[in-house]
Amino acid sequence: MILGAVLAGGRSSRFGSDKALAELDGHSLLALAVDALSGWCEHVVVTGRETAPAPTLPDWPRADMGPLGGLAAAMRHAQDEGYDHVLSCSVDAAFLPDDLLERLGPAPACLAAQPVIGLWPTSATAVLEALLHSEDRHSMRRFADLAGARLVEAGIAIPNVNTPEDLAALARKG
Ligand SMILES: Nc1nc2c(ncn2[C@@H]2O[C@H](COP(=O)(O)OP(=O)(O)OP(=O)(O)O)[C@@H](O)[C@H]2O)c(=O)[nH]1
Repeated sequence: MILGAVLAGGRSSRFGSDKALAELDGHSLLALAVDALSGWCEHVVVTGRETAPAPTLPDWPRADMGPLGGLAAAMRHAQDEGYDHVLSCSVDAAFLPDDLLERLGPAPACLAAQPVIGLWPTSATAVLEALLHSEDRHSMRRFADLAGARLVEAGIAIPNVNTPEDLAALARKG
């Protein structure tokens, strides 16, 4: 069983407003990410915010730890609930490839260019929790390394929405 985890906290300082709620084709980036993961996962959770179109979890061990705090919350929940894996993505990664799960399997693996998009065995939860208490606690690449993740190519470019201009460019492409 795979639990999908949308990492949707952060400050959106470059975007200037909550980018999870920014819309593309009439849908929020948050809703698009939840929908995308729902295609591969039995259930999807959203971390780092209180309201979402899916159940939410507070970051672990506290807010403002960055994406790894959201991943840790999802991993702990997944392990406690008997899931084998977590499929993670950030809310600002638009257009995940249709064959994402095939590319990422077998776990652990993550995208070379965007390691926040990864397939993680829930057995890596303790490693992640220990990392979050170390000075490397903001390093997604360090977690990928410690978890023994393969770095895989996405096959297509996955645009990151950091600024309003990034979103406008995606809207223009249709
Ligand atoms: N759950 C959770 N997700 C986060 C957190 N920080 C960032 N993210 C997500 O991780 C992705 C990458 O975040 P960044 O672009 O580095 O940071 P940001 O805070 O969203 O944006 P900037 O303030 O412009 O850097 C985004 O999709 C965020 O939603 C956090 O503390 N908790």
